[in-house]
Amino acid sequence: MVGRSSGGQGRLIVVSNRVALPDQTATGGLASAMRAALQERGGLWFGWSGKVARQTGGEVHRIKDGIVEYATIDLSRADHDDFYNGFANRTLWPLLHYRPDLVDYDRKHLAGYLRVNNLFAEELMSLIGPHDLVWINDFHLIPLAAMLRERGIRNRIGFFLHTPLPAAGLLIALPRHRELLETLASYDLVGLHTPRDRRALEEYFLHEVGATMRRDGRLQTPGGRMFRAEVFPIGIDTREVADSASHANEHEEIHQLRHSLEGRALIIGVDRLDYSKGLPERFQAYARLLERSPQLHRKVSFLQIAPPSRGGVPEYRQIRRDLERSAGHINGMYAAPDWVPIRYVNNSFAHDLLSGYYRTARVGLVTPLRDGMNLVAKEYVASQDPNDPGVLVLSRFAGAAQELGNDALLVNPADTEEVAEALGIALTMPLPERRARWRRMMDVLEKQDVTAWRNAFLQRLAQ
Ligand SMILES: O=P(O)(O)OC[C@H]1O[C@H](O[C@H]2O[C@H](CO)[C@@H](O)[C@H](O)[C@H]2O)[C@H](O)[C@@H](O)[C@@H]1O
Ligand SMILES: O=c1ccn([C@@H]2O[C@H](COP(=O)(O)OP(=O)(O)O)[C@@H](O)[C@H]2O)c(=O)[nH]1
Repeated sequence: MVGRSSGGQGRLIVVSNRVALPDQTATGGLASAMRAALQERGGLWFGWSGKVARQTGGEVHRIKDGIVEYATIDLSRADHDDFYNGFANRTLWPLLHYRPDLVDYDRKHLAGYLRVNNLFAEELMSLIGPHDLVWINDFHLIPLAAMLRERGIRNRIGFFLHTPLPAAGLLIALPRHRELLETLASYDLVGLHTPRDRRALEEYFLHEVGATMRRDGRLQTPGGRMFRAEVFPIGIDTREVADSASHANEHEEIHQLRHSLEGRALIIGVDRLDYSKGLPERFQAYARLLERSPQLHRKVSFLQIAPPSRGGVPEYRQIRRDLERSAGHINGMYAAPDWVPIRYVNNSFAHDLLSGYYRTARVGLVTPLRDGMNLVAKEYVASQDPNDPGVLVLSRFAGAAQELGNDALLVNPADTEEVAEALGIALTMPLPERRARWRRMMDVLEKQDVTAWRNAFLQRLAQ
């Protein structure tokens, strides 16, 4: 049996829909962070294999890589459509990102979501030893602890929500919201990125579920379940990112990028191609910068890396078409025979290359409309050359803005005029100011790195 602890100190079992297997690029913040956490402490990572097969479950694929063990299962086409493309990415994701207009109400998708969570519970049960700590991640798996409890699992189980959590007034737009969200009480600890997210959870439980707040800070439901909701802002492996960026010169690709710039200042954006990332608005803001600053023509270049994401969901295919049109339009308007204003790239890159790209850029442009945390903002800062750091332009609606605050240039991503203005300021910021801002942000990132995040969550869970 995989993962049974031999007694005494149990091991860490991480569960998430997305698993980054040893040979894969971890595109997406959850997979990046979990990989870093497991590589430090070891344990078992259970989740979806990333493959669509004839049936869900069946064989559990097992791989061992050093101290990390992977156990993954396939999803059938129907389950993948209803659970991942359906309820997770067309119902929960838009609602959690403040887009009720995009929420899909198909009950077939909800049934698929519950079916796959049941299946995860069934497979996972036999992997959990008596002393193991179980850490379930994200909105794909909200009811999983309740389903494990129904099967007699008494271990301590934690949940971390990697997305924002909107206020109760919006959460009630979720189909059968109470049935689903109340299952969060089956966890011992629920972690969120920001105080705003925690307040939203408390408000929902107090006003919609009829829970009470106990003096020890735990929420108690009318049924008697008690759990704790706390803030743990996720970090990156700051030292590793900084170290990798300082070796950027070793990569031919970094030389090629630098050479191609011919002395122009680089603005960089790196995002999954997701409507929550504010990419059309970002392109418009850059166009506005070019419109109002003719002196920047041929002096600046904007590289947007945007690996396609969730292509089975119509809204994601639409945003891809919109961006192709927008990039083409802006380039058509401003390009010269020897200058392309936007370099729009639909590939994904490994972390060591990304850190070199970040270091090359004078400005990191991170403008999601809503984002749980946004690790790219942190990676951009950690990758900078301390002697000549770049400037981060950051959406005030990313969780990262809570920690990096005014040392980034905070903007409203929907206000293209404000973003264009911030870009102008960033491109001309004097070196002493760039250094001072960077140092303060780096202090935060060094203190609150992924290890501190993981330790804080697990220590609290184990208490
Ligand atoms: O697994 P995918 O459907 O390909 O999507 C990738 C991940 O996107 C989301 O990431 C979130 O987690 C990050 C780390 O906490 C956070 O910085 C970011 O703001 C979030 O968007 C999603 O929540 C994950 O489940 C996905 O794996
Ligand atoms: O080509 C790419 C694009 C992104 N990422 C990584 O994907 C993660 C994105 O996380 P973030 O929290 O910014 O957003 P998410 O995609 O999880 O919503 C970061 O660690 C990026 O370095 C990557 O490895 N290669």
